[in-house]
Amino acid sequence: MTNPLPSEYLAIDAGNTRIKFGRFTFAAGDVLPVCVASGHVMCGQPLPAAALGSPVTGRLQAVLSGSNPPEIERLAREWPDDLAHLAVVTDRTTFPIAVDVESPSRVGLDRLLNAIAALRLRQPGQPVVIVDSGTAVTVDYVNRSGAFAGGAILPGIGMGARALHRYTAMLPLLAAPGIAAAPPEVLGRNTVAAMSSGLYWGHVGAVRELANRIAESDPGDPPRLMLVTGGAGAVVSPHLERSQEWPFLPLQGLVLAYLAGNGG
Ligand SMILES: Nc1ncnc2c1ncn2[C@@H]1O[C@H](COP(=O)(O)OP(=O)(O)OP(=O)(O)O)[C@@H](O)[C@H]1O
Ligand SMILES: CC(C)(CO)[C@@H](O)C(=O)NCCC(=O)O
Ligand SMILES: [K+]
Repeated sequence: MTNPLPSEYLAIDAGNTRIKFGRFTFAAGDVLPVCVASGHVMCGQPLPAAALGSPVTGRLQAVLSGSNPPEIERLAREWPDDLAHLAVVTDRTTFPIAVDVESPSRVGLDRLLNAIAALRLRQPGQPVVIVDSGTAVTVDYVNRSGAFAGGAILPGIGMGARALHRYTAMLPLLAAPGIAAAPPEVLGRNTVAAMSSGLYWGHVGAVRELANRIAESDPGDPPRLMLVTGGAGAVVSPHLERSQEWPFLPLQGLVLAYLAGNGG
């Protein structure tokens, strides 16, 4: 008799600013793994014991991936061996998705994990635009045949805020969560308000332009599905027509990628 698959997963996504994690169940009939708890720490920080699946109940499998190789290496090295078994999911050759770009091995794992999850949300033959608004922002395309087909990479809101401060003499440093707390007035009547307007609406506009151009580059039916994720996903999603926000998309894709590489 073969071992049953784990009943629960602890998925960990090491990004460029934060490490995001969540506990997931995934039962027959679920479209995607279902998040039952989630959290994050800044890069360089230890994961809290509770996040590591302590106490372990049932069969818990930990899975680790992301776009930050040194952080993945550190987390794997620091992993306590008395807890859930950890699988580092970085072997893209077993990922359940075709990758149709010049150098498939160079695509960020976070982009592929999003695309793997997107395949479960689309209708057959439906193309998908995926917006991931984090440290960097990606606007990616899963084509009608279900391949990751490339996309666009641009600076995130926080990076834009830091760049405005760093490369000018007079502009202050604004914090990204503050900028994104509420849609700012488009006409900023002081420096901070003008920077907030530019960072916020510039981000929304850039993402909308890219998403529209990507969709127009491959016209046809059925119309594209638009999925939004990432730390600033909640900022852009309300401004993008017919978009859906999936805050745990890369973590859900990570569980699927693990299962595909382990007979699931
Ligand atoms: N509450 C928030 N409101 C708005 N923007 C936010 C918020 N939190 C984070 N951000 C933006 O998202 C960025 C970090 O997002 P996120 O945590 O998804 O990325 P990450 O983990 O660093 O990176 P990666 O994209 O590599 O996974 C910040 O730099 C900022 O631009
Ligand atoms: C673009 C980011 C930073 C987005 O997190 C990440 O996916 C990455 O470092 N990618 C490597 C380059 C590429 O995807 O083509
Ligand atoms: K990301």
